[in-house]
Amino acid sequence: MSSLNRELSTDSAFAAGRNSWNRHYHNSVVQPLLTDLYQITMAYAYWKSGKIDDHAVFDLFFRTNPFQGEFTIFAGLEECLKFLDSFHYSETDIEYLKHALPQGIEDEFFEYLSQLTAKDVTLYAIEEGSVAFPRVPLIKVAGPLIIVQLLETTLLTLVNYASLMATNAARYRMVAGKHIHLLEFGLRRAQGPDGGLSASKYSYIGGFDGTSNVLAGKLFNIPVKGTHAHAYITSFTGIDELKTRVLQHKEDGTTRDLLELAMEHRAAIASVLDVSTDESSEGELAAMVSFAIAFPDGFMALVDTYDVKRSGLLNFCAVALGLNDQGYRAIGIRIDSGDLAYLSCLARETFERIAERFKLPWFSKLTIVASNDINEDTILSLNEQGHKIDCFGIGTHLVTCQRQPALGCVYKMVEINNQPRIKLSQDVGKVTMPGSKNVFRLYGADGHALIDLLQRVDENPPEVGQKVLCRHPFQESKRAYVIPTQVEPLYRVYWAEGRVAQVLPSLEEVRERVQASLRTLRQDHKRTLNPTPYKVAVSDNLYNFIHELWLQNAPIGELS
Ligand SMILES: Nc1ncnc2c1ncn2[C@@H]1O[C@H](COP(=O)(O)OP(=O)(O)OP(=O)(O)O)[C@@H](O)[C@H]1O
Ligand SMILES: O=P(O)(O)OC[C@H]1O[C@H](OP(=O)(O)OP(=O)(O)O)[C@H](O)[C@@H]1O
Ligand SMILES: O=C(O)c1cccnc1
Ligand SMILES: [Mg+2]
Repeated sequence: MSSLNRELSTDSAFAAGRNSWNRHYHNSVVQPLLTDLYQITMAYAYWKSGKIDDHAVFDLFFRTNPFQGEFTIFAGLEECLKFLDSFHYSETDIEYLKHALPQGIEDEFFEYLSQLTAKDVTLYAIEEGSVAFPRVPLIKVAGPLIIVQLLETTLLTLVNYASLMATNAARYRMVAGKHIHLLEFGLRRAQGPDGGLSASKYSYIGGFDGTSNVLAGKLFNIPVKGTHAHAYITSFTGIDELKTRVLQHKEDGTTRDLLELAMEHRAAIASVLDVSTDESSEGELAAMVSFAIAFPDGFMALVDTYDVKRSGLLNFCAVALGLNDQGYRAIGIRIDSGDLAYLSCLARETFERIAERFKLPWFSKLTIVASNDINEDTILSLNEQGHKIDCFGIGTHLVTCQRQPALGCVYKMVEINNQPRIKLSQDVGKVTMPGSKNVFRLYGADGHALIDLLQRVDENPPEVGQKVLCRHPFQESKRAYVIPTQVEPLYRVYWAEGRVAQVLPSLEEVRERVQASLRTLRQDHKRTLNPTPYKVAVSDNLYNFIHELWLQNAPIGELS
């Protein structure tokens, strides 16, 4: 498929030159007012009640993996850091807040807000692009209560969709296998312009190869690719409409009439394809000839406008053979309706026949792109049936995450002024893990990740070869000893003392990280049907801490 890009993608030299500039791209929608009103009213009430110097720790985590899967890809971290870096209420923000907030708010509070930055915040996170699991905080934010509270909604909006999208894309990559090209075609169906841009970016991170979204290509240096729409084919009704028919030979410069060449080939190959030229559309032929003249090195045609077998394939092969006469190799076809398994096999068989007949081996390898409401299940089903598709163009299901439209990341206070906080719930799954914690990923003898272990920050980290007790956070009887062959501390400090504290990976590196991280997971955690849950445990110390705090905070009821 790489040849699909020859003509229809951004010039890579151009794109590479933008790299340094991309780094500084800042989404201007992401700003302190992109939050829920209650964060700012709480800020005022905290301020009014003298909590300016309180120090808090919040965890950002999700409770369930999306898409009935057993893993999630963490994404959105770089955007969170850019947000911290730029966090500042402008004069117009303050003016607006003076109107939007209830009357009677003291002027000193607005003065305080106008000086507020994230300089005293420390942010710990797991690496962007890593696999992550329920209840393990993806991000831990520590700092003055007011600012740390004010970050909640924006951090959540930056992480939730990004991680959902990257996970969705990674799942498509898993079912498609590593050799199939995956293109994101979803901008027109995405949840608005910003959703569309994020979809392109995070589907690339998750394992897609490119996007049709041109702005995403420019902003994030993602390969942009594409074919054409049915409108192009239907815009021609006959061969008389062709204004340009001449094509120069790629090497020797001699000119020939591409339409004539294509019509001769069409007559000659109709019997090879077992169809009649009378049934094929001349408007379609004209459209293909004109597209081939515009992109002789990147000829890719949509073949399903009228009838794939009787018209589209015949016309495509005729034009591709005409191009061949003039020294060019066509790229392939796109099929956008009908039975994609059957039609792709039919197309491949046709290409093979032509390849043999004309002694053009490359013809049998022409690219077959399929689109039309593709989702994970369609790909699985196509795999079962057998197909000859090289590339899927996927829009709606990918970008809208139709199978699960939200990842439920939450942001919960776990400590204030060195005192742990716990949020109780009738639903045990919603009880928070109190206190500032560390997380370690322990690997087993076969090299796969075995379990994520949460500990209190003052505990000694687990050690390779040393037995460590891992406990289910809420079920007393569920526990196991683990002797890790490798211990990976999951947190790094990403933001401290008012600046980004790590060299951040490029988008490409995050994309590679996703695949590397997925390889550490056992296959049974990744399978589509009934995957095995990955274990997330707490240390014995943290277990006891949680349960003591739980008892202290749970009121004793009275029966009457
Ligand atoms: N061999 C196949 N196995 C399973 N699903 C398929 C197969 N071929 C196509 N599909 C899927 O079946 C659905 C067909 O949808 P639909 O009936 O709306 O399309 P169509 O009638 O082929 O085309 P259109 O309405 O766009 O002309 C799509 O979601 C497509 O991805
Ligand atoms: O099917 P998706 O996964 O969303 O992929 C993108 C779709 O967008 C285009 O269709 P278009 O918008 O022209 O309309 P259509 O659905 O009628 O083909 C394209 O032909 C794909 O079918
Ligand atoms: O380039 C394409 O083929 C394309 C782009 C967006 C949507 N559907 C198809
Ligand atoms: Mg469609």
